Amino acid sequence: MINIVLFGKPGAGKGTQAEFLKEKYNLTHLSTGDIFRFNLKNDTELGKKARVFMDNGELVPCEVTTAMLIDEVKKHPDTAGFLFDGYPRTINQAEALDKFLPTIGSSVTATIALEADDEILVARLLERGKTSGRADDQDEEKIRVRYQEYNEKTAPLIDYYKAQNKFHAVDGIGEIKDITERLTSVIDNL
Ligand SMILES: Nc1ncnc2c1ncn2[C@@H]1O[C@H](COP(=O)(O)OP(=O)(O)O)[C@@H](O)[C@H]1O
Repeated sequence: MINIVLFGKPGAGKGTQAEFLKEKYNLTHLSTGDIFRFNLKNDTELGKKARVFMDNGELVPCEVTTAMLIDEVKKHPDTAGFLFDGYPRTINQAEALDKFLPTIGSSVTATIALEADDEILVARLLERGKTSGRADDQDEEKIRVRYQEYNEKTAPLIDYYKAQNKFHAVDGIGEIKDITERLTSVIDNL
C-alpha cells in the first residue's frame, strides 16, 4: 500500500493535482475539505458540527475530523493506497494517523508539499471564490484566518515529517501539467 499526504497552504493546488495522481497511481483520494463540504450541503450531523468552524475559516476540532477520516479509510479495505488531501493538518492529526495506519498494516509513505508564495495563493483563492460558491474563498478576512491556522497549526508538520525522512517539496508554481510531472517524479523515486 502506498499512502501519500499532499501538503500545502490553502490554494496551493492539492485538489487539482490529486485528480491526476489518483488516476495514475490508482489511489483513493480522501479530501477532508470535500467530505466536510458534502456533509454541510446535506446538513448531516457531521455537517452541523463542522459548519461554524468552516464558515469562519478555522480548523474543525481534531476529534471530529479524525473520526471522520478513519471512517472513510475503513470504507476502502481493498485499495492500493490513499492520497490524503487536507489531512493531517495538525500534529495531533499526524500522530493519530501514525497510530491508526499500522492497525490496517500500513503507514504514511511520503508527504509531498506544493510550495507557493502567499500573495499568489490569496489571489488564486479570490479568483476561485468567484465561481466555486465557497464562502471561505470570497472573503479576505476568512482567507487570512485560514493562513493563520496554517502557520500556527499545520506548518509544524513539515518538521514532523522531516524527522521521519518523509518530507518532499515541489514548486507549486507553473503549468498544471508541469507540476504534476514534478509530483510524479517524487513518487516514482520513493
Ligand atoms: N484536517 C482538517 N482538520 C480540521 N479542519 C479541516 C481539515 N480539513 C478540512 N478542514 C475544514 O474544512 C475547511 C476547508 O478545507 P479545504 O477545502 O481543504 O481548505 P483549503 O482550500 O483552505 O485548503 C477548512 O478551512 C477547515 O475548516
